[in-house]
Amino acid sequence: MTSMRPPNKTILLKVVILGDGGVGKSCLMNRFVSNRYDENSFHTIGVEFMNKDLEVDGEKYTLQIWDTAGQERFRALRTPFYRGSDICLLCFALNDHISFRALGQWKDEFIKYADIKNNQFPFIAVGNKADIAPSQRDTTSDQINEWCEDNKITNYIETSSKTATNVTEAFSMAVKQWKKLEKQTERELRDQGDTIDLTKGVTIPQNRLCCSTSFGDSRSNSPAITARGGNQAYAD
Ligand SMILES: Nc1nc2c(ncn2[C@@H]2O[C@H](COP(=O)(O)OP(=O)(O)OP(=O)(O)O)[C@@H](O)[C@H]2O)c(=O)[nH]1
Repeated sequence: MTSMRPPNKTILLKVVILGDGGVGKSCLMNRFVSNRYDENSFHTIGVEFMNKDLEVDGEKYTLQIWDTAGQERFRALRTPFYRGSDICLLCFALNDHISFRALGQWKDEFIKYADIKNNQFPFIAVGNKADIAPSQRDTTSDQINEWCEDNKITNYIETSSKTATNVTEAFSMAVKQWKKLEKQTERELRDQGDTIDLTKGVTIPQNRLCCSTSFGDSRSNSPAITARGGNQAYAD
């Protein structure tokens, strides 16, 4: 299938990482973006984001990764940032069964505040802290498979930020799933004869223009968010 996207463009994807406090979301982001691991990582307050370039199947992406606070008391600070997401990583820790049981609530919270259609969104389930001893695992493969099946989640990966295992793979997997669903949507639009060719210029009538604030301006003053990324998005 021919892509409608202009060639050689870097695709910007917003990735949100959700899960209970302490499952390792910040460590996952830091390992992926900076290849660093902090054994004494502090609880996140609100949200933080970092950018990271990644190439998947010959296509260039800039992932804008949003690490959210898992503690319940920060709910109101994190949920406004779900909108506009392209991918959601639902994380739990393999030695914390309560965090596994909470995955459904995280998914529901995301669907509610991101305002997306459940069956068309790239959710990835991530079991973190895969480096722990087998005796410390308190969630079985059967339980994980069953939950993923019930929730129509086709992608599950076990990661360890501590040992840097499967961290890049988790994000690559997410991008592949996003791409798969995007192709599906393009196909459906084409079948409906409702296709917009992004390689062609679009003229917006003057009366359709409205005021907008750039992303950095509108959000970086919020005490709840810290921008730590510096990579460019949408490079030519
Ligand atoms: N063994 C092991 N421990 C990990 C791993 N990742 C994180 N941890 C530990 O878990 C702690 C919590 O990790 P964080 O990344 O801060 O957890 P979080 O999910 O961001 O927590 P909140 O910010 O409260 O939502 C870290 O301080 C590490 O000690 C991992 O892959 N393996």
